[in-house]
Amino acid sequence: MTTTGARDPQDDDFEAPRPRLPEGFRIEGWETGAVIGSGGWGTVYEARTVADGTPVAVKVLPTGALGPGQRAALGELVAREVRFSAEADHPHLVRTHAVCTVEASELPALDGAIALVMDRAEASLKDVLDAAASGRPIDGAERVLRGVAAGLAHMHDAGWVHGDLKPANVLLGPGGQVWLADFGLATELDGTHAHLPPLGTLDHLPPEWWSQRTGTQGAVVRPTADIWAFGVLAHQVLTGGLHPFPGATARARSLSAQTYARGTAPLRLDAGLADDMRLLIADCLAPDHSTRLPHTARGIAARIEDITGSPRRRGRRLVPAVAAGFVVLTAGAVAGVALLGGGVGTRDDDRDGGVSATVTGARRPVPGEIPADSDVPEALRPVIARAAHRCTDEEITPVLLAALIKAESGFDADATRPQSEEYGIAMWTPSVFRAWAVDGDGDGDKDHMSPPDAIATMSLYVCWLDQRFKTGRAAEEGPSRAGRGRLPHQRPHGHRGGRRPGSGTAARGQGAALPRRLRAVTPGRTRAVGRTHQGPAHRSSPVPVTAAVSRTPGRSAAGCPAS
Ligand SMILES: Nc1ncnc2c1ncn2[C@@H]1O[C@H](COP(=O)(O)OP(=O)(O)OP(=O)(O)O)[C@@H](O)[C@H]1O
Repeated sequence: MTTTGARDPQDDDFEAPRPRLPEGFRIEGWETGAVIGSGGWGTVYEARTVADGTPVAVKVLPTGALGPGQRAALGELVAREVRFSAEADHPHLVRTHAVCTVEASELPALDGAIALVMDRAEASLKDVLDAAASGRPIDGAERVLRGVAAGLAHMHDAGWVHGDLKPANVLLGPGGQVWLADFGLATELDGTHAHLPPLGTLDHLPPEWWSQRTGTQGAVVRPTADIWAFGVLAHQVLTGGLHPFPGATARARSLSAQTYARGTAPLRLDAGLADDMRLLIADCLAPDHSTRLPHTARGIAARIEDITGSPRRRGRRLVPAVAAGFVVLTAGAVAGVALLGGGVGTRDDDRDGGVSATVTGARRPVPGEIPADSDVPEALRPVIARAAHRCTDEEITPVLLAALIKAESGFDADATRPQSEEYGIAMWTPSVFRAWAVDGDGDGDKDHMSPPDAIATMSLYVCWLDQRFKTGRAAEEGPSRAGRGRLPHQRPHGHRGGRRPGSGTAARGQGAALPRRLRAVTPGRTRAVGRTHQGPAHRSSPVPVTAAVSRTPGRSAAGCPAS
């Protein structure tokens, strides 16, 4: 699995302190300011043009601590970036104005570093997704997708592959501009494909990447790899950051994508996506290179223009409040509707306990969604719906979650059962909650007394239970093991920290009014599903550099001496 050398953000917990340029440091005609952020290769600074104060960003790639091989590899990446910047000029590609060499004898770690002077963005798409409410499109989602698709189409038309398309490499300018950035991995097509060094980021790599051999020239990369990455990114943009494949880590999501590509699991996109965007994303996520081939970046860009510009769609939200036709009401959900005191009324065709999802009348509730006349408090409805839609499994519906919450606390956010250590609207036992916790309201805190956090966490948990049930493990283990289908707080304890439960012994608490299908399920080893924000920005191993830098021809606002 690791033969490609692709980077897993989860692997990058440790970060050595990086040398920093002081504020006011002069690099040719620019003066650096505060640090914006760091990536695997270097650090990006705010900066301004001394002559007129124009804001720019300077990416500084230190070379000092690198061995000769590393220097050579970084040199190659910088050369690619420079060559690409020189040749490609497009409103949706970030401009590199100059490439300089840092002269700082008083800062040996940075002396000789390479500095790329670029247009300055206000944020990256990753920043926006990290701050977004999950389950709904980010502000300006359509504009962002149009810009990314147009930039990619321009690159492909010009015979380049980006090779590392991901939210961190989409920059958002001060006037709403959308720029593709980070062309270190961009490479020129030689006929139908090109070779890249074996890097890239797991979350946006196509499944075929894993079955490719990495030869001396690096891995083969084709435009269809960018199309796959665009499909993942579009799903994230339209759902506030949700990855289309389940898994709590980039590695797990990548395995899910491979399972799908092998044909052993269906593609389950977020239920809230509008149909035309859903189709487009499904096309981008066609399982292999050849089935993706018909979907060119130019074609995708045209489709997005059409979708986002068509009068039929104008004024319509990208994520409708309900997702008619995609949610199959399960037996558990039917029980949930009954528990909620709302009308069921949607059952046009009962088969084997399942219900077809035909919704015809305006007054009919959509299967799986909370009926208008139920007793679920208004304020909680969107919270519950968002939480349920985080689960890629169709059985986990808002109505099911609402029924569970009603059974647990009667929707009382302050509910407590101290004798069994159960608290809040979902009656979590705090120690168990910590092992599963999801930040449902995006406030940076995971609090079992916060209804959005407690409900989002509950969704993750029942999603996991559901998947486990479907794999048959639940049936194998049966009710004899501890837990017996109880809600999270009642599962075995004994786990601490970030590890998911699975090894505890004593079960606590009272059985809740769970749908029968959940009652016999016992947790075991974790397969976490749901929230799929990318992990922390990856910090790959120290990277290569050779100072083979040249001035960017044609585009320099001001030149730097070639080194
Ligand atoms: N031109 C720019 N203007 C403003 N911010 C930028 C600019 N270029 C990069 N950044 C920000 O600086 C930070 C570091 O960027 P950098 O490109 O070094 O790393 P990365 O893309 O996060 O990771 P890697 O390069 O390892 O793939 C990121 O937060 C990125 O959004």
